[in-house]
Amino acid sequence: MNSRELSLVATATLVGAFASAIALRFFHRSQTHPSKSKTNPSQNGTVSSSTDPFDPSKRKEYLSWDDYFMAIAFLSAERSKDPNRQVGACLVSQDGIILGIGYNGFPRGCSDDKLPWAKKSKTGNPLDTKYPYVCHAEVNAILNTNHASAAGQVRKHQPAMSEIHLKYDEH
Ligand SMILES: Nc1ccn([C@H]2C[C@H](O)[C@@H](COP(=O)(O)O)O2)c(=O)n1
Repeated sequence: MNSRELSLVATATLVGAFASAIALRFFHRSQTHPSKSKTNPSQNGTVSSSTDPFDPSKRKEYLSWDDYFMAIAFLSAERSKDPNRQVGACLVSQDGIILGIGYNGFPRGCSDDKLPWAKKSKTGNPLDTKYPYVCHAEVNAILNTNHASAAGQVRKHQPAMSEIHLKYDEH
């Protein structure tokens, strides 16, 4: 195993551990505070709490910003059609505004069913693999941004990505 493969395995392990930590945290919270995290079946996605209606203090068990953005990235990864690796990305400005989200997949307009998802080609032709076609989750997050809001942010904080962004701007 070369150093690139080693670092990929290490990254995948870290991401897996982080996902498990978030899942465990949600699970633990719903076990320890069953009355505070009831999903109301009549309102999809809403959570109701039974607290003292006269208590003026704010709720304490709310999600941190990091967990919130990471959870959005993990949810986005679930949309990926890649059978080997599902990656999600959530692009956030320095002041905590979501600029774009994405997952690894073929470019818009290219059929998920017609292009290959293989990692290796039986004939040795790289065009029979996914690699020439698939867009990384981070790139899709940039391509999915609202350009007006992303313009300054991407250039300022992600020099490597800004090149891609600028190229995309030109088209
Ligand atoms: N930063 C990254 C790295 C990889 N991806 C995607 C691109 C492919 O769909 C997949 C890698 O496939 P593998 O070689 O592990 O079979 O992960 C990405 O979106 N962002």
